[in-house]
Amino acid sequence: MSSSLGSSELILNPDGSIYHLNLLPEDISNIIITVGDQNRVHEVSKYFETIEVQKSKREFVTHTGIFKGKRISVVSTGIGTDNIDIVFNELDALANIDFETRQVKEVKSQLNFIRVGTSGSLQPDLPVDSFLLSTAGIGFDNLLHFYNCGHIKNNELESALNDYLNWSKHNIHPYAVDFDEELGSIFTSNRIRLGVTGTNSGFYGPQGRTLRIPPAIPDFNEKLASFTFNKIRITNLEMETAAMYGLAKLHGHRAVSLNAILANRATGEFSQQGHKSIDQLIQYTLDCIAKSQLV
Ligand SMILES: O=P(O)(O)O[C@H]1O[C@H](CO)[C@@H](O)[C@H]1O
Ligand SMILES: O=c1cc[nH]c(=O)[nH]1
Repeated sequence: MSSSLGSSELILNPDGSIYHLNLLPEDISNIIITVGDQNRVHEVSKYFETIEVQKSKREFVTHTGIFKGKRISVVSTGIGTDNIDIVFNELDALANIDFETRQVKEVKSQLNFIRVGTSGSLQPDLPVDSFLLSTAGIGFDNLLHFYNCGHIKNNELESALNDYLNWSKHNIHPYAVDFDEELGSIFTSNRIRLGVTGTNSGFYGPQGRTLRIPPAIPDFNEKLASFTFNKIRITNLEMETAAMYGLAKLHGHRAVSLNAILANRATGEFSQQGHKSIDQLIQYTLDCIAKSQLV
């Protein structure tokens, strides 16, 4: 029997819901689509036949409903891996902690996380408005460094990349975590490319963008784009995937990240039809879930 969690660890609101997400255990499905933008939650749930839950707090909006017989939750994470820490810990708590006894359940539920997000390509041959499934996430942020995670990382890829970059002088030590291959196979087709996704803690300097302030590493994107290991290359940059993959694996859940490429950083292009591309990726994702064995 596990010990019961104190009130400053497992924080519940007066109505019994979890602190930030404002959700009760029965509010979520084990099929969870995560999106960065809270307005994108409705862009997904508008395709549902019925919606049973609509709750929110801060940037965390959740809709749960039925699409072609599958019960699906859509949860907005906001931007960044700091929010991923909150969303993934709280969604796991909803599934695997008994809120009455405040103890971890003996029998665990496995959640399936599917990120439907936007991203910038690092490779000239990965065009804007294409779709990309991340087979691994490389975290340039520091979230996973706060968890014991050696056993869930892709240590070979991580070591090869760190040897190549040699960025400890910049206090940057990227971590690498793979997607869940079985969950990923549901979304694999000739409509979506495979790639390795860099996740960073910002959109400007941490993705090699300069508006007014010069970056510490001027060739940041070029250096990442040129890395190869076992025929793997880093294809794109965004702000959540590596942390999602890490926290999903640490909790015993499954995760896959699907990206609509809106920017091509190598060619300097930005999508002229971003909304349409994201909508197409949403429909693609929902159709793959509907045809899958996920229940
Ligand atoms: O479109 P979303 O899902 O928010 O994803 C990407 O877009 C945001 C930055 O504009 C970051 O969250 C990044 O990961
Ligand atoms: O370049 C981009 C585009 C979308 N989201 C990102 O994080 N980066």
